[in-house]
Amino acid sequence: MFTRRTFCSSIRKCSQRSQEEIEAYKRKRQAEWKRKQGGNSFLDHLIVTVRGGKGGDGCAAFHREKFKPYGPPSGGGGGRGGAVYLLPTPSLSTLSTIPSRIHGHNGENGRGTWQNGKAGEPLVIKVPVGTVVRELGRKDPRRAKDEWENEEEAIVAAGLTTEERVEKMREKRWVHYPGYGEINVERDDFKEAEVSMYKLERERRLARRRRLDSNPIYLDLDKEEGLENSSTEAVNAPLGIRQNDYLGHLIAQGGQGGLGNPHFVSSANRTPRYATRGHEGERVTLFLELKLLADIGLVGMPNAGKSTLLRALTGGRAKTDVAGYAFTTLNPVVGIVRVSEDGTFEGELVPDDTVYDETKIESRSFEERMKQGEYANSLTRNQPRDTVSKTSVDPHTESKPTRPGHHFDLYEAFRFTIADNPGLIENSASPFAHAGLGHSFLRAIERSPALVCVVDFSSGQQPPEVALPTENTASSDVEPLAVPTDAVVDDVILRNQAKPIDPITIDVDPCEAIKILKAELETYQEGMSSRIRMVIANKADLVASQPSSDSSSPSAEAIEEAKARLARLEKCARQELGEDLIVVPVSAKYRMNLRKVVALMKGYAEEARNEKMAVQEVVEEEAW
Ligand SMILES: Nc1nc2c(ncn2[C@@H]2O[C@H](COP(=O)(O)OP(=O)(O)OP(=O)(O)O)[C@@H](O)[C@H]2O)c(=O)[nH]1
Ligand SMILES: [Mg+2]
Repeated sequence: MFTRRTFCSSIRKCSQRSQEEIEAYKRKRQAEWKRKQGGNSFLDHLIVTVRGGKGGDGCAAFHREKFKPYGPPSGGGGGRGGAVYLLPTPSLSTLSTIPSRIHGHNGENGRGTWQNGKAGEPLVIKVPVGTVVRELGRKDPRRAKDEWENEEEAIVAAGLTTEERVEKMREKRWVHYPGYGEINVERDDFKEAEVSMYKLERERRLARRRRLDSNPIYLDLDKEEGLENSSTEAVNAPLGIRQNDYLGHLIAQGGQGGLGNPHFVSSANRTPRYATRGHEGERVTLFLELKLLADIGLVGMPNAGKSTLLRALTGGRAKTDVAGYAFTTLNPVVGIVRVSEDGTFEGELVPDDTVYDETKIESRSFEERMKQGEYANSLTRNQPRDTVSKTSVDPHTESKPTRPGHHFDLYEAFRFTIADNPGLIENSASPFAHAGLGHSFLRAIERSPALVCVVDFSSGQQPPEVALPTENTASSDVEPLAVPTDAVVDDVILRNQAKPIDPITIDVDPCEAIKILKAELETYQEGMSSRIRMVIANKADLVASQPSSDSSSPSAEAIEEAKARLARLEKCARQELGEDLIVVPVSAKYRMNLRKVVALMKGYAEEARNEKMAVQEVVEEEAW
């Protein structure tokens, strides 16, 4: 039982804990919770039941006027129910804003003196670009029942007799003039109208079924759409809607409005005292799948430095969390890399030398600087106006601006997108594994033409006491690092103080990591691992960083050992993933050797786009 004493003691304990500890604890709980969900809590797929708006009921009324006691029938018709449309928009990146039940706007009921009801407004549901929409077939148990199936089920469940059943169905379809319900149903003209109504209804039901069987909805919303994409816009736009509004793809039609009593005037009955109710809107069950459209997908084990790499390449614009424990990233994040003609990329121009070890610390320092008014006059919210670049300036980039942001617009020649993903571990998707976030997030990079493996190059070796980066690094490919700044020193101190807060310690040899990643990708989708084009050996700054006894630079043996490690990694990576695989040692945190990575990634993105264009040209030629 939760007694007063335990409550007080837990408060005391909480107040004794530092803010950092509480935050770390919270994040650990968050990752644990996500893990328990088996990776299913990220909304990249969703079943949505869509229902068009119901048509308004018709009205049974008679015109009344002074000196005209028996005016003609004057009930207005009901308004049509609003249809539901899907519109892809680039401003969304998850399906979590989409409700699982969508109901179009109902039409208004008709009124006396021939007033027709107003039609329901169309409902436009915005979905992220990259969503694939599939309609669930009739045999799929996840499909919601249509209006007729629902009615049937309710009648069977109630166990009604035939008369009661007829009565119930009539109630749902007819509106009677007050007090005339029983009289109407005895009339021949009503019976005739009822028969023709059921006939039409049956035809409608059959047509709906036929459409679902032969032509279910399938949409691949892979680009932003506007009026220019809609060839049918002028023809199909509902009345009363401005022609310059593009509504998107029609998913569910609204129900037809009911008929007013003037509709039933005949030579046999000049004063019909009945009208029909509006029809239910069309019901459709959709399966939405979000497949992000990133040119490059990053895969790797937890803590390999994928998020750090994304932040380094995008100059910190991609807001993905970085921290020294496994499963920091819980959902895929897409960032944009902007490259100029000479190969400089926007991320290079960031004034800080390192990517923060902890995004929490970064945001705290950002807040402090905001408070001090450093950003008050800046052109963008992220860059202070008077920051001077601390990065070593390359001769051919001297003309470039010293910081990213809109300054880079002039120089940008190419841009591509990268998706950072949560970490993959061995048997992630196994129901018996108590760790791992499953595989479901791989859906996000299913369509990425090139995948890049990020491995922790320093793992599997003895961790150095103080991992200060030095001028000599693991491979000749790695650019020398400038003198460590205060920020780097702070960072290293922080890293050495940091205690692992996650129970899962992942210290797998990089060769082993590649094997695991390949197996996991193949388990998710056969042939997916063949899309891996490059292996990034990250954290190269930690390899061979043990200073030799006489100087602060690493010993010759340490450098030889690091080179041998790299050769070993190259050999096993090529064995696993093919001979043309490229292995690049980098340090994402200290932004070393990233230009080479960007050049290669740019090449992959260009190649994929050219291929796509060639395919499109062939299709267009065939269509002609
Ligand atoms: N020394 C060093 N540390 C790095 C480097 N890259 C990343 N790190 C550190 O490694 C830790 C993990 O980095 P993340 O980028 O969060 O790793 P991740 O692969 O995204 O991890 P998950 O999101 O858990 O899958 C952080 O503390 C980083 O600062 C690097 O090149 N050198
Ligand atoms: Mg991450």
